[in-house]
Order: sequence, then C-alpha cells, then structure tokens
Amino acid sequence: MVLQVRNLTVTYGQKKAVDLISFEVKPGQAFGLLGANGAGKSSTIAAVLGIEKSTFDELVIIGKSPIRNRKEIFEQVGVQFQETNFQDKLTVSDACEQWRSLYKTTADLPALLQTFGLADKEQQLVKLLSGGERQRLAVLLALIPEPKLVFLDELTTGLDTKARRMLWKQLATMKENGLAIVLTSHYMDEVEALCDEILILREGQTVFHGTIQEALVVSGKTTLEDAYLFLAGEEEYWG
Ligand SMILES: Nc1ncnc2c1ncn2[C@@H]1O[C@H](COP(=O)(O)OP(=O)(O)OP(=O)(O)O)[C@@H](O)[C@H]1O
Repeated sequence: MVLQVRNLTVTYGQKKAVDLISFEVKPGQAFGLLGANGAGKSSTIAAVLGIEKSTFDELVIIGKSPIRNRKEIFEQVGVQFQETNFQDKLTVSDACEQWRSLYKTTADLPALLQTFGLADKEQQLVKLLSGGERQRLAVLLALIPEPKLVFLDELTTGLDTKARRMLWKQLATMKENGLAIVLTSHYMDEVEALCDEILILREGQTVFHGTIQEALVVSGKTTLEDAYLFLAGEEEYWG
C-alpha cells in the first residue's frame, strides 16, 4: 500500500470540512477524489500531506507518517497544486533546475520536457507561458522526483483536448510502471480514463467509495457523469 488514510477529519473553526474519510491507494492505482466546489477535496490532500492540521486514526504514506517523516516522504511524493506561483524572471529551464535541486534523484528532464511539449519553451519566461503550458509545467515538476505517489489537483483544468489526451496517456504509462496517483477532477471523462477507484465527497462526508462500475450499479445510471450527479446529491439541479 502506498497510501493509507483512516478516519481523517479536517476542521476549520466550527466547520468540519472533511469528516472521517478513509481510503487506500496501491502502487499502479489511480484514486479519484470527487465532489462539488467546497466539498473538501483540496483540504483532504493538504491534510494527507501534513500541510493542513487534521485528526486521524491512521495516516501513512509509503510506510511513513507525513507529519513525523516529512523529509523522507518529500523525496518520494510529487505534488501538483492548483495554482503554482512562479517568480517573474524565472524561465522554464530555471524552474525545472530549481525543482531538481531539491531532490536526491530526479527524472530525465529533457525526456519530460519532450513528453510535456515544453522542449522548445525552455528559455521562455514562465509568466509568458499560456495557461495550459503553465499547467503542463506544474505536472512536469510534480514528476521530477520520479515519485512513487503523485497528487494531482485538477489535473487538466484549462488544457486543450490534445494536451489532456497527452497527459492521460503519459500517466497511464507511468501507472503501468507502478506510479500511484491521487487526483481531484471535475471532469468525468478524465476520471473514467484514469481512475481505478473513486471517492465522492459531499460537504466533507463520503457519499460513495468504490470503482466506477460500482458507481454505475449503485446509482442505476448508465454514464459516470449521471452517476456522479446522483451520488453527489446534485441531480436535483438537472432534473
Ligand atoms: N483555511 C480555511 N479556513 C476556513 N475554511 C476553509 C479553509 N480552506 C477551505 N475552507 C472551507 O472548507 C471547505 C472545503 O474546501 P476545499 O478547498 O477543501 O474544497 P474543494 O472540494 O477542494 O473545492 P474546489 O472544487 O472548489 O477546489 C469549503 O467550504 C471551504 O470554504
């Protein structure tokens, strides 16, 4: 098991943003955290990484505690955040080198730049990249440490169709090689393309946890999007 989470709770003031959620992720498996805006997905990821305060019965990443062994875990876990802030004068190449310098072992950078369609942008300022290119750079940086587990928050938001397909294909290959993925997404085609298991949050609580096939069966729907809307309790808006 690469990740074990049991009864994780995140509280902001009086509000439980994440309420007793539990899940596990195995090597080579992609786990999708789904839910409406504000359902608690980012809070879950931040708590799992030990960035956000939480309570739990079990929280183990690659055999270690992200609270007590943050440094060791950092070497083996990649993180792509929704919005990465880059300095104004930073080129793509600088960003990659800075990131690489943080880790003991790193992936083949020219190959990653090629894969992510950024090989000809190395000297370009990050702030001048298009939104989609910046997004691809954020995913590339998450993969630099050759992680065993990667967290991808809204993986392909803002990406064009070709770039999305390229990323899915790349991640599918990495999964075959044992990479474990935790991703949040609002796109059910992406979830179907990548996820082996999903957990749907509604106001911080688990309303479904299982495979996509199970979500279809439990909801009695024929598409994942319909199943998601039903299980997340959002169907009433669409009738
Ligand atoms: N630091 C904070 N202090 C207080 N409330 C917070 C804080 N961070 C998040 N929240 C609240 O906790 C709830 C869960 O937020 P979270 O960002 O985890 O949702 P999300 O599922 O990731 O949403 P989105 O899809 O919009 O990214 C929301 O109601 C949010 O307003």
